[in-house]
Amino acid sequence: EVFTSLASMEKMLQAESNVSQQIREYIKAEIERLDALEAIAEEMEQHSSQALVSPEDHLANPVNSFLLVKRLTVDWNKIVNDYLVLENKVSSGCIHDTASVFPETIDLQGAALGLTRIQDVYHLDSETIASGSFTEQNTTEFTAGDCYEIGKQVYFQNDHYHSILWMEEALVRWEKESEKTAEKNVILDYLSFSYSHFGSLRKALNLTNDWLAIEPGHERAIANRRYYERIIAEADDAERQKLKGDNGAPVVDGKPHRFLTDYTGSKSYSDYEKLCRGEETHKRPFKHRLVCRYQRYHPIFYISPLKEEMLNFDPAIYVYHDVLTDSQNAIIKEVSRPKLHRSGVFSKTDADTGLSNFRTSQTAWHDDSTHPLIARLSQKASAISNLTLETVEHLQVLNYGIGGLYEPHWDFVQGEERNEFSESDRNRVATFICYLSELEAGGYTVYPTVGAAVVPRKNSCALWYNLMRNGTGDYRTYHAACPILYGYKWVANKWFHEGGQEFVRPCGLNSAE
Ligand SMILES: O=C(O)CCC(=O)C(=O)O
Ligand SMILES: [Fe+2]
Repeated sequence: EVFTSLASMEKMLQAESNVSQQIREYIKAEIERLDALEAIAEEMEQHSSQALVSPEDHLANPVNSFLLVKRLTVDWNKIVNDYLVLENKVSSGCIHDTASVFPETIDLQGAALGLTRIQDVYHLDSETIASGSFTEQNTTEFTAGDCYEIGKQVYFQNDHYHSILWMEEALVRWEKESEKTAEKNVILDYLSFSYSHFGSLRKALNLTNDWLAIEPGHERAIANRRYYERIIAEADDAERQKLKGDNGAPVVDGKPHRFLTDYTGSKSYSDYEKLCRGEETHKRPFKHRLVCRYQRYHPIFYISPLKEEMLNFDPAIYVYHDVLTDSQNAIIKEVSRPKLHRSGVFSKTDADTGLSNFRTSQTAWHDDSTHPLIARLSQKASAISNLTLETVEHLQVLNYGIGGLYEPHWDFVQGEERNEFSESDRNRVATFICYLSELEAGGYTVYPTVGAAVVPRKNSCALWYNLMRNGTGDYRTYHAACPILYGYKWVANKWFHEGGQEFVRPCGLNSAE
């Protein structure tokens, strides 16, 4: 007990003073925490109020879209950990659950992947994207931390080539930053490993030495340095041996290069990429005969003729302009927004997720009862194509994401996929695809086998036949949606089937028709 001695109560006085001091320190730390949180809230308010003036304009820029995903994943997690979790502010309900609307790690990975696709297809280096100089509208730049995050995301997808491109850019930006947004030693860690992956060991060694200059005692860095030095010394020895006549030298100075598979390295894939950039891939001797003309072959075109543009003769590909009205366009998008979910493909899906990077968009389906204007579009598609609507599919609306694309494919089904469609509907005889938006750049529909490209124009629709007249697939209709470079891309597909077209599209006299 203490009350029996005043001398021992002196300690209590001291303790009281200590406690008050601790309370003061706690308040100080708490005020600092709240000030920091206030600054974060202010920054978020400023960002969202600017972006919300026109979300479409804001998100049309892939730099902004990526940053939004990053803000709500990596940055938000950091805010939660640094300022909220310890104080139990999230679970105590001060901040409501964000999980249902916020993106997840897979979204961040997908966003980074989208940027690397834009980079590859449109031949843009990281600097051009990071500085936003690929577009005149741009007001946003990536920080070193943003570039680092992209490099890290693709690194974990084993993509060392793009990781190098982005980590290098992160380093350049880091050097210029007065307020650092990343840690140089961490960048060097990733970068050196990615270089070593390509056998660029001297480069990896130099970077590891830079890293050790910052963190001299780092054990893994020391071990890596030893390893690189040993391999380089062995290779040098082998090189000397070779000079004496032995030719078994290992390569130690490989160059980073984009990884190409048989598929992505093929001529047809490279033609797809060229067409996306607006380059020519084929000599098209009859191109000058492709015409635009007014068509009046159906009563609905008597007063307002159909504006037809021929894009290719054989296989025939047409583009029709001003098919949709602005009100139809707006309705289709409006009814689609709440229904959108990730698009699938018949094959090539990732076994784990059931989804693919082959087609990165979201889909909504509508039957004609959704809205009278949607029914009217079906009628018009039928009038234009002269095909019956008996076995036509519902309207499929697509909205693409960051660098969103649909790699080369056929719309008709083959082999086992044939079970997708019923005996009476049979295969997809024709594709009628309408463009609901115009893009600033990218997002063409291209045909790598014939060397043609449709530049999306709002309210225009393209039409082609996927099958020969005898019902076999026309492999020349191989086509793809190029990655979006800048803009929003909405399209609506109407697929006509064989069933019911026997009299309107009868067999031809030979199999080449
Ligand atoms: O969006 C495009 O340009 C083409 C889409 C496409 O080919 C498809 O959905 O099958
Ligand atoms: Fe398609």
